[in-house]
Amino acid sequence: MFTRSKEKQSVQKEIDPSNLPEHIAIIMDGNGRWAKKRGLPRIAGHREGMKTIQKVVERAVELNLKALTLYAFSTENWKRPMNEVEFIMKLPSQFLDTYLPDLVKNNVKVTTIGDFDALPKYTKEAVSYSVKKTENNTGLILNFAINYGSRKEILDAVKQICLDYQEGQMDLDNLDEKAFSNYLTTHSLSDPDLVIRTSGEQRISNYLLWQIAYSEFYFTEKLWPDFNQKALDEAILAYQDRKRRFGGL
Ligand SMILES: CC(C)Oc1ccc(CN(CCC(N)=O)C(=O)c2cnn(Cc3ccccc3)c2-c2ccc3sccc3c2)cc1
Repeated sequence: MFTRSKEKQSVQKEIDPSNLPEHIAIIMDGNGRWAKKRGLPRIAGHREGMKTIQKVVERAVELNLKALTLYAFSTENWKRPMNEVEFIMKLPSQFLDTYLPDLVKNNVKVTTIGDFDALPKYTKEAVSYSVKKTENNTGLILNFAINYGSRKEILDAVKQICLDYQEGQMDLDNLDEKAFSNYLTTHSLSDPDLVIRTSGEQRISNYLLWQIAYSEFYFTEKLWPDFNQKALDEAILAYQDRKRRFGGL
């Protein structure tokens, strides 16, 4: 019977910098459940969830990832009680007041996809200010899905293609997958290499349907407020193991 040496048991597998997922898309789920488990109001879960966003962004910058797309999923996105929606709509300006200086310092570019106009005026102002302030940055692209729905995104692309075709701007022979992708709101991003969803749900929930055609999926039971830099590293290590094991082109 052999005994594994102490250091072997504690060795932490290292992330291989040469095989990083360039673009990670995260469905941040579990704030409400996290609060409920602790007998706290749901907004306490969202407040904790904000700290997780900051930790994950910091780690993405450290790892020099190209893009991080964040999607706050919850079934009752707009069917929430009024006070919760109001609280949520105040989060972006608080988040940006707190972290925008760091984001600017770290050369992060803030972008959004989805129906931005549906947000209250003060939220829209905070978001457009941060997008404007970071538009020339060349580091991590921090992309927020705001009131985003993938089927609507694809339908809007089809409608635009029909309009372009009607006006003779579009030659259908040139309409290949690349050309189609340019009509999507994610046109400036490469497809996500890794999709992470927290809180144990294994659904895509109408998120980046076209873009995730070849993505790896990583589902974790962890609730979003319990997710952290170590959990992100574990997801990346799992991605790298799969890439190594299945190799391929
Ligand atoms: C540029 C960026 C800073 O501004 C925005 C970013 C997002 C939105 C979109 N938004 C609100 C409206 C909607 N339902 O789409 C959500 O996605 C949504 C729904 N719950 N939570 C709480 C939550 C907090 C933390 C984790 C998950 C959910 C959020 C949420 C998501 C991420 C972040 S980051 C700063 C605030 C915030 C709020 C609007 C503006």
